[in-house]
Amino acid sequence: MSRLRLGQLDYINCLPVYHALEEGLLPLEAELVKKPPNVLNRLFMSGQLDVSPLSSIEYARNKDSCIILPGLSISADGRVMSILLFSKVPVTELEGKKVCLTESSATGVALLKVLFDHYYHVDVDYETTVPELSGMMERADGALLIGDNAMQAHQYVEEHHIPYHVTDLGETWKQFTGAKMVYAVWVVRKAYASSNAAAVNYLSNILINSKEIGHRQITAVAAKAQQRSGLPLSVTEDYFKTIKHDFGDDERKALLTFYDYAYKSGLIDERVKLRVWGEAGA
Ligand SMILES: C=C(O[C@@H]1C=C(C(=O)O)C=C[C@H]1O)C(=O)O
Repeated sequence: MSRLRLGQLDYINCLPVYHALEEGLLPLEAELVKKPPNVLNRLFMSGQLDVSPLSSIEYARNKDSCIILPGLSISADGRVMSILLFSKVPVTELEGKKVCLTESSATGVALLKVLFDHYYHVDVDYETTVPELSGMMERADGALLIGDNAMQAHQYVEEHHIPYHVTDLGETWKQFTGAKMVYAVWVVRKAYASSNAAAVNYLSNILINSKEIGHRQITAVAAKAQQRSGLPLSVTEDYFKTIKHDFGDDERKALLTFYDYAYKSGLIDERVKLRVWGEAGA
């Protein structure tokens, strides 16, 4: 039987979940594929991955072909530090201007559009580009970055006193809705799960055990994140107090709230019911 193909985000936000696997602290019979979110999204939806973190907006768009794994997410309650809009003017003054969008993101892009529609009430032009702030700001008045790119750009802007407005979209979402925000969930392809239930159960438990070990070893994870990202240790330590990986009732309610607004903004075609592996209705 071919080895299970497991996606991993090539951002430090995933490290608390994958650290134990990387260190060989848990057995993993899987091929690990490490890519940015939108590349993982494409690989998963084209059947080249069996289990992967998936942008939460992509779950809503592909809910009939995948099932959410329990107990895992990339989420935050307010400030997230890594979904950032950089702008030359206050966000409310972006009306009619251009905003560049990182090609790596799906959820961050959808969240920006939801907030522009329902919170800031601005209508802008978008251009999707590579996630490089200086090039983006040569072409536009605003730029959305996510993940390590966002935090590295923020560090650079602060160190060089570049007078950009920096808006944390997790913070704005919290101000708008009072809810947490779920940026990614872990999913398994329904076609794979239907004939490999035991393997899915095994991997689901391994990932949750790995998350628990990672959080117990968060000091080592923050040091590894500093080495990988080049961000100061103080930033990676703060980040791992900010980014969360659970998928409980609060996260599920928050995700459905996000989907409601995404539906109102025409970003998804219908309302969504969450199907979680091992639970009724999966
Ligand atoms: C919080 C984050 O969540 C992420 C954002 C994603 C997206 O915008 O599609 C997908 C996966 C996560 O990496 C982040 O990247 O900073």
